[in-house]
Amino acid sequence: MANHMNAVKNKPVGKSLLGGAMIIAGTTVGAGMFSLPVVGAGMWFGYSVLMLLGIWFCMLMSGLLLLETNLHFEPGASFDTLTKETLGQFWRIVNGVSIAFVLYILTYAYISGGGSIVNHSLQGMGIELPQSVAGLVFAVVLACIVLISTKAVDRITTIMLGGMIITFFLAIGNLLIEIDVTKLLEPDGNQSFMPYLWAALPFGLASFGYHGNVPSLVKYYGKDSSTIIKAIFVGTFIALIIYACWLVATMGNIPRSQFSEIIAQGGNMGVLVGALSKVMESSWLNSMLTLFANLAVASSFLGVTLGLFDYLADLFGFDDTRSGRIKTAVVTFVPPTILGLLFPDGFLIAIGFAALAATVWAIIVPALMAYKSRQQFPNHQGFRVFGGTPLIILVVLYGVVTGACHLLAMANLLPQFS
Ligand SMILES: N[C@@H](Cc1ccccc1)C(=O)O
Repeated sequence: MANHMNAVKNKPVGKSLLGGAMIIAGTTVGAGMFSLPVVGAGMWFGYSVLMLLGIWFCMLMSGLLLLETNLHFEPGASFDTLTKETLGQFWRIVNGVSIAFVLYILTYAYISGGGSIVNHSLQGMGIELPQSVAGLVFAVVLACIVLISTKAVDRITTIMLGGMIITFFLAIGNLLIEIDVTKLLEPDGNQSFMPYLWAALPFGLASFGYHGNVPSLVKYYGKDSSTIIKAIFVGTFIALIIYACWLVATMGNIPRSQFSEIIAQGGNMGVLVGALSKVMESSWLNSMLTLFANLAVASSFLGVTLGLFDYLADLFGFDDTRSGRIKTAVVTFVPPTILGLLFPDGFLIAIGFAALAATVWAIIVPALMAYKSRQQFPNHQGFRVFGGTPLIILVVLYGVVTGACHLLAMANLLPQFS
C-alpha cells in the first residue's frame, strides 16, 4: 500500500494518532502481503502466524530504535543526516545505496505483480494480453500520475486506501466465513513443516517494512514521542491483524497441495488471486478480491515510486520544472519497466532481494545508530527503547539471520516447499 512519506510533507492530515497510524499501516501493507501465503505454504498456518508475531516484534523494535535516534535531531532530519551524524560517512553511503536498491527493486516487484494482477483482471473481462504488456500498461498509467505531481499521488492514494479497506472487508469477510477448518489445521501434503520457516523469513521482513516513514512522522508530529510510538505500534499492529486474516482466508480455502501448483507457476499475485477466485462462489465478491489486489499493488507502487522519484531528483539535481520532472521520471521508471518487460515473473525473487537490502537500512543501521547515539548523548532524558544493549543485539541478530537465510535460499541450501 502507499508510502505516504511525501504526502506528509505537503498536506497536513490532522495531527491525530489515527493519521499517523494510517500512514504506517498504509506503507506496511503492500505487495509483500501477497507473498506470505505462497512462501508460508510449506510451514502452513500455525508456524506462519508465529513467524509473523516474531517479525512484527523485531520490526517494531527496530522502528522504535530508529525513532529514538531521530528524536536527538531536529524534526525534518532525514536518514542521510542521522547516519552521517551517528555512524559516519561509510554507513551513510551503505545506507543510501541500500535504500535506493530497495526502492528500485520494489518498483520492479510492483510492475511484475501489477502486470500479473492486471492480466488476471483482464482475463475476467475476456481480454488476453501477454503479462509483460500488462505490466507495461500498469507502469505507464501509474508513472504518469507520479509525473503529474505529488498532490496527484496523494489524492489518488487516499481514494485507493478507502477503496482497499472496503474491498478487503467485503472479499476477505466472505472468505473468512467460508473457511474450512480442516484445511487450516490439518494440512495435506508432506507432513514436514518447521524446516520451511527459514526460507520464508525474508518475505515476512519485507511485509513489515515501513521504516522510511519514521523520519516523516517525526517531521509531522514534532518531538511528541508518545504519539509517534503509539502510531507505529497501532499501524504495524493493524498490518499484523490484516496479515493474519489474509492467511486464514487463503490457507483456509486453498489446500496446501494446491500451493505447489501456484509456486510452480511463479507464485505471482495473479496466480494466487486466481486460485482464490476459483473457490469463491459469488462472482461479485470475486471482483472485490481482484479489485482489492489491484488497489493494493497500485497504491504501493505510487507510494514507493514517489519516494524513489524524489530521492533521484535530489541525487541527480534535477529540478521541479517540466523537463526536470521528465528527466527524473525517465531514471525512475525506465530501468524497472524494462526489467518488467524482460522478466515479467520475478515478483517473489524481487521481494526477497528487497528484504535482503532492507535488513541493512531498516534493521541493522537503526540498531547501530541507537547504540551509538546512547554513547553520544549519555545524559539524554527523552525516549529510550527498553531492553538496553541486549535488545539492540537481538535486533541486529534478527537482521543478520534473515539476510543469511535469503542468501542460503538463493544458493538452494534451505528446504523450499514445491
Ligand atoms: N512493506 C511493503 C514493502 C516495504 C519494504 C520496506 C520499506 C517500505 C516498504 C510491502 O509489503 O509492500
